[in-house]
Amino acid sequence: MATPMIMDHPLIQHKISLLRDKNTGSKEFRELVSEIAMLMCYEATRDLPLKEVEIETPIAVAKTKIIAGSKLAFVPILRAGLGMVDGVLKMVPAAKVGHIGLYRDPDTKQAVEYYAKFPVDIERREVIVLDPMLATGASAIDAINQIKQRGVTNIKFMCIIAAPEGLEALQKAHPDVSIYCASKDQSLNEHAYIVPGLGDAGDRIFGTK
Ligand SMILES: O=P(O)(O)OC[C@H]1O[C@H](OP(=O)(O)OP(=O)(O)O)[C@H](O)[C@@H]1O
Ligand SMILES: O=c1cc[nH]c(=O)[nH]1
Ligand SMILES: [Mg+2]
Repeated sequence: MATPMIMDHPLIQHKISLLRDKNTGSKEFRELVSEIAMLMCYEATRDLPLKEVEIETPIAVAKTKIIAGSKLAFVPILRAGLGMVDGVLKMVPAAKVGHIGLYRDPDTKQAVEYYAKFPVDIERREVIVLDPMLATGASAIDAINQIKQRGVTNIKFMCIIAAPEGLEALQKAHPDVSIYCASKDQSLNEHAYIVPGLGDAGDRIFGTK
């Protein structure tokens, strides 16, 4: 079971502080989520395999490297995960994008699925699941179950803020999945919201509250 990688780069930490501020409006919130996702993607793709190729420069033939092997797919968990898609696609524009729609039942805290659409060749791709928030872990665990059912074996999970409870549950349910997060917060409150967190990421991205 891999230890979650906490990405505490100063630029990311600074942007998360702005995200947490309850006075940050939707426009700025969306921009920050996208920028943080872009910075995190840089780190989460550090181990992509490379292969050597020859490229003709205007001066000579260069032995140089390009990304090899299985290609990437990003799978945002709707709605809030959508906010991370722009940023990661800026880093890997050729990646395919699947979608999984889940919402948390406010009473049971279980994830309820309402949509799923994946690239046809998803089983041949490395998949990075995107969701800004990992609270109880139910949504991430369910999304990864769905993706594994399609035959995917190489999965990473990327979130901005995680609760210790969610990290533990996700590691236990999917010990093979590498977790990248930018902040491990204190705990969950009685409504299973992350403390101190940033509130409801989906509502803040889309201005629905
Ligand atoms: O770890 P969990 O306890 O499952 O909680 C985290 C989930 O809750 C939020 O989604 P929400 O249900 O609010 O849906 P939304 O993105 O449509 O707002 C968040 O974006 C995660 O998907
Ligand atoms: O703190 C939380 C928990 C779940 N979903 C959110 O958007 N925020
Ligand atoms: Mg929400």
